[in-house]
Amino acid sequence: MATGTINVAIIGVGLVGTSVISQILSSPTLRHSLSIVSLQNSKNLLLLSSDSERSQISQETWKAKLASSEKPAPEPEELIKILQSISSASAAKHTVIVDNTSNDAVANAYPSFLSAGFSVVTPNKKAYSGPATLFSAIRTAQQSNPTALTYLESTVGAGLPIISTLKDLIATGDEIHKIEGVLSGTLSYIFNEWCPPSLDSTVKFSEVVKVAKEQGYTEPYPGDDLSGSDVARKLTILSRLVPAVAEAVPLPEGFASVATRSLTPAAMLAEEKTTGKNPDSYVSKLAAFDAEFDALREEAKKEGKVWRYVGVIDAQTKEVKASLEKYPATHPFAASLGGSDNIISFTTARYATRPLLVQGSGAGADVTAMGVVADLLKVAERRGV
Ligand SMILES: NC(=O)C1=CN([C@@H]2O[C@H](COP(=O)(O)OP(=O)(O)OC[C@H]3O[C@@H](n4cnc5c(N)ncnc54)[C@H](OP(=O)(O)O)[C@@H]3O)[C@@H](O)[C@H]2O)C=CC1
Ligand SMILES: N[C@@H](CC=O)C(=O)O
Ligand code: NA
Repeated sequence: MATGTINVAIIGVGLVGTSVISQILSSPTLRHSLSIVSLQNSKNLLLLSSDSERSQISQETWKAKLASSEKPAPEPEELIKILQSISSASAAKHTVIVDNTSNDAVANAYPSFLSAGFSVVTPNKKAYSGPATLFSAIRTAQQSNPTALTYLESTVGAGLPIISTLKDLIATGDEIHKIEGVLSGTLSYIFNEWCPPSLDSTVKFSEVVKVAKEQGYTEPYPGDDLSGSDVARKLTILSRLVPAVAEAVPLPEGFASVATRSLTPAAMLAEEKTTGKNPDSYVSKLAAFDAEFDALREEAKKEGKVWRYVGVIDAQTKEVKASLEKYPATHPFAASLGGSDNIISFTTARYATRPLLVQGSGAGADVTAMGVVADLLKVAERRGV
């Protein structure tokens, strides 16, 4: 094994995981510094225990090898033992676990991964937006193992530099006044189509949701996007990074403690509670409320405004909310967004009158994987690789 390498254990090889593997394996430079030692989905584990197995793995072969592996996917505690054994037999400087799942059990294991001395890189929002008890267990494990690092850039805005920007602002002594943004790619698409800055759209709200569902922009059950909980999770992650907000708004239940406006009409929410979630009938039931959405759009149009579903962290009023807000048609949240773009504005002591804006595609496998691989390189750099 060449020196200057870190071992990378990948959990989750779906859309994002596949792109992470592709970005690493297709670059000789990345392959050299990021050595993939294991791959797993919910069923199988593929171990690359030796130098020759690691050098032979390729984009063409890994899927078949994982599918034909007879090793079942291990529970987190067992994975730790396996990685400790690989680590002691290799010359790598460090081991990083990449969690590309949206699985709670994997997220709950971060304190154990960190206590074992492994770093964690992830686009999975579950751990950092979950209950405060899990978040503080992660912090405690990391503080007692300073070589174990955590990077989570892709949890908010996929590869867009949102978390790194926020951390840099805070670390250099800026004072965060307000963070506000369009944080859901799905809701960005829906509102860009339904309520464009031209103010001339007559398309029905349920029609836009239907197209978004058919194009694969929504979760299988569109109510999971329209609930606003994905935005609430991203707000939880960001607000926990701002000390003044984290102290004043402790969010004990994580995203569930964030004031969140659901776009699913109240009558449908009540029905959902008794009948459960039905992906097939959601859009047709939503159509019964199109007139209400038309009236809402008309109200904004009269003011020359559009509606956008946004996340807001106001450090001055100590408010964290996921809500529907009106913006002038010329505002950057209206005029400069297209497709499933995210945009986030940081108003700070330094960026007081003209906020710092970060904008671009906030979802998709390749841009999410870019954030994950860039985080891996940050771990490698900090571990001296
Ligand atoms: N796609 C996007 O645009 C973005 C995604 N993210 C986040 O990235 C993460 C991955 O998303 P995506 O790739 O789209 O999801 P996918 O559903 O495509 O892939 C999930 C992967 O996780 C595996 N998995 C699930 N549970 C376990 C488990 N217990 N142990 C091991 N593997 C498991 C699945 O295996 P199996 O196939 O066997 O079930 C699958 O390989 C999610 O947390 C998502 O929120 C963040 C930003 C943007
Ligand atoms: N579903 C999310 C993508 C990942 O976080 C979104 O709509 O932005
Ligand atoms: Na990001």
